[in-house]
Amino acid sequence: MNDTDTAAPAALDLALPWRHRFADLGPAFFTELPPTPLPEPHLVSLNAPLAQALGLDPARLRQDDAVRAFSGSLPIEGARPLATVYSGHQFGVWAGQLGDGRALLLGELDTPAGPMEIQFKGAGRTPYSRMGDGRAVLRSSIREYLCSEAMHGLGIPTTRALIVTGSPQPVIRETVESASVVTRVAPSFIRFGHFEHFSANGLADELRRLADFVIDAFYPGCREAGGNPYARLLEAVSARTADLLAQWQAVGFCHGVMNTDNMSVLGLTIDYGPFQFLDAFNPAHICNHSDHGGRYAYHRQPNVAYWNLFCLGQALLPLMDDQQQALDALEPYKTRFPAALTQRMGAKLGLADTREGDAALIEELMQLMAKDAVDFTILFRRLCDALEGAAEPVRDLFLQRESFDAWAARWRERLQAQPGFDAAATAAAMRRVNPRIVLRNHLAQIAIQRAEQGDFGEVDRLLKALSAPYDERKGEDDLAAFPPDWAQQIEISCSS
Ligand SMILES: Nc1ncnc2c1ncn2[C@@H]1O[C@H](COP(=O)(O)OP(=O)(O)OP(=O)(O)O)[C@@H](O)[C@H]1O
Ligand SMILES: [Mg+2]
Repeated sequence: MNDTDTAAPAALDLALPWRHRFADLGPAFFTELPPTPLPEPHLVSLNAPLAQALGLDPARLRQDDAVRAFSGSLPIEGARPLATVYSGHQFGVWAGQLGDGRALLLGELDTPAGPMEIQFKGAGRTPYSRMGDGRAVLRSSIREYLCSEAMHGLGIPTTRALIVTGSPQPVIRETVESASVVTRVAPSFIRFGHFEHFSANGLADELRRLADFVIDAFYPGCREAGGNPYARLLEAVSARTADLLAQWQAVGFCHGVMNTDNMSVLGLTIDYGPFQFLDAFNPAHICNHSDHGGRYAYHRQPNVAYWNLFCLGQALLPLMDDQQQALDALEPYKTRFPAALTQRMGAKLGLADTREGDAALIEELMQLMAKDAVDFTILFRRLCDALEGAAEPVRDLFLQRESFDAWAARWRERLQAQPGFDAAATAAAMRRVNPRIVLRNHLAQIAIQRAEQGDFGEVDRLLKALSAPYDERKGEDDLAAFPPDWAQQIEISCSS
């Protein structure tokens, strides 16, 4: 027997069908490098339904060698880890070169759910890490893991997370925390900032190659539509972004760092840093403690998305005939976003279609909610119950009850004007678009505190509840309840 017979395998072989289409773009787009191993890795949580959807065996992923591999400590056969380069505007200011300072793309898998890229976040320093340590802390990995699943459960386009691993390795943030790696999954992790990078550096060939890749892989219709395909691409990304923003707003979701490097060209929610699902409704709410000017306040997000799309348009200009082409491609956002929002908010109120006056009806409710700081999620859920006779609980959410009564009377009138209106059927339809459970800050906080003590049960419980947020299940009343008073003291910053 020689040494190699007894040695542990040098890589985890899951016999996966890897492809490397992003790597095929060429070396200008990335730097290849292995993850930096973490000592004594352990499993924090595995998203078994996602594993299954990807054609992976959850039991296999729980084994020791898989846990080592998904913490960066053992190579994965066929993977080709690389950090991509991108640039971007941060808080409205050109930040120059960024890049995956702590994310590594392993490659792409052909899965039953279609081609999916697999990425580590927190797997060590890269050439783009700047001053950072390349790590992610357990706290932020759990937030990303849970919230991306919450978004998916809500039906909102998002990157997802397959597995979180942890390690006792200390990581310095405001306090000493511990290191963690979250493995994310998405059809593509390409951001607006990837385009900005090649455009700003005058790399026209690379810019075109990237745009052609995105069109061929994800937006083939842009070539078939006629005209300039890159203008069509901008239009298509704008449409997806408009829909995404409408979906965020309609569940009271606030993205904390809408920099152009955190905007997906596929219209996915990406970068779960300082996000928040609103508790008490305040349209000017700022969920990122580091956002002193409130640039990313909840009510500013639709305009910020347009500003970001404008940056993408500017980046794509070298591929277009003139500036007007880009402006024309951006124009539909201005009507698509409000229409999408009215449609979604209308559905939350049980409206089967959009009629004149609906936007005003919605706006008035939002104003009443803001005045009385009404809980966003509970309000809409109680409106469902109100249709079935339980009128008091929703009314009790307001201080100015007469104002609410007047609004509710108009709402009922509008509903009753719908052909064949049926209160029970409408309430059921409303419950399919008004979640009972969202990842409130305090829920994440409780799961994180327990995880930091080595108990991952609450992470798993939340993951399950958030994956079906519209359903009413026993034993989950605490997840659907009002936030405790201490929730207001939680400060979420960029530190992650
Ligand atoms: N601890 C860190 N070490 C190295 N680079 C980092 C670190 N934290 C953030 N960065 C990099 O700084 C830039 C801005 O950070 P930002 O908070 O937007 O992203 P992120 O949370 O790391 O990740 P992502 O957008 O990939 O979800 C990104 O390019 C990111 O890779
Ligand atoms: Mg980011």
